[in-house]
Amino acid sequence: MTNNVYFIGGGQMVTAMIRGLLRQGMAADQIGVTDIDPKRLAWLKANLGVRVSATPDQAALHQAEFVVIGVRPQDNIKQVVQAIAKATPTGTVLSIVAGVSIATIAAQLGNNQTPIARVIPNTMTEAGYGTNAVSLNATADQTAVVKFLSAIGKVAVIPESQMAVFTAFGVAGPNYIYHFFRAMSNAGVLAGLSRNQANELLLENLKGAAVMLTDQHPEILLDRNNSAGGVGIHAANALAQGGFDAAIADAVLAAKATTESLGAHHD
Ligand SMILES: NC(=O)C1=CN([C@@H]2O[C@H](COP(=O)(O)OP(=O)(O)OC[C@H]3O[C@@H](n4cnc5c(N)ncnc54)[C@H](OP(=O)(O)O)[C@@H]3O)[C@@H](O)[C@H]2O)C=CC1
Ligand SMILES: O=C(O)[C@@H]1CCC=N1
Repeated sequence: MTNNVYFIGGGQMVTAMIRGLLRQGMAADQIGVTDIDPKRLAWLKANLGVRVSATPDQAALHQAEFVVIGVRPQDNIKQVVQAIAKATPTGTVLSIVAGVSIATIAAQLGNNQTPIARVIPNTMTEAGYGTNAVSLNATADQTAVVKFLSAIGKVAVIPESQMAVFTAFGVAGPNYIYHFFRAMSNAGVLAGLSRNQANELLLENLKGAAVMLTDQHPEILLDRNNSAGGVGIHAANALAQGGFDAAIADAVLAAKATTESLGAHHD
């Protein structure tokens, strides 16, 4: 288990990561957090018992095994990285900021020796599913980083060139399913089911579909479910006319383009 972690930015994603570390048995006093929102810090201290400070704690930054940049792409990343550089970190700098490249962080740190890991964490890991993707610079220790990230779920080490598609397809991935769930639930209510009936049927089908799709191709499953001239094939035709496939593809491509653009202004 990691000895000491320091988070800059204590929002939703960092909170999920801290919960994962605590679940794995890390002591709360081994975790430090700074955030510009005092209310957020008070909440973190009261609910998770971690160490908090209103400004970056230089000594903690210096000695942390992992310094995690957990602010948003729109925040002042340069200022955050410069605060880290000032503390001459001895551990790995781990960024979860969507779209911001390892090269950008290295340039702002002002050296190429500090180990850097760029991570895109997945909130699905809270449920025991979902993959967190990570790319590393040349000096980062892959085994140590993967071990640290294993506390929050499954880990895939990927080339940085795949980070945008992992973000758009994998990490934003649960969103498409939530949108589908909501649309399908409303369709059931529109067609005459109660909300509870619709959601129960939907959840049961979603779980079953996940099992079926684990080892069977969707085209085979669809063929089996669509009788000639029957119910399913008419529904499929309506979905095609509504642009279902194209809407999904456009959503993933929009998310990928956004990931790339979010980090661009920091380069
Ligand atoms: N939520 C998600 O599902 C995922 C998020 N991410 C990434 O995680 C990062 C955080 O996202 P999320 O947790 O949703 O965002 P949040 O807005 O919940 O958290 C960001 C926190 O950082 C604080 N902050 C801003 N600037 C600074 C600063 N200079 N120093 C210290 N704290 C600061 C913010 O305070 P204030 O609000 O007062 O500005 C806020 O509390 C993002 O970069 C995002 O791309 C990655 C994968 C998934
Ligand atoms: O929506 C977002 O910006 C974050 C990053 C990827 C998924 N959630």
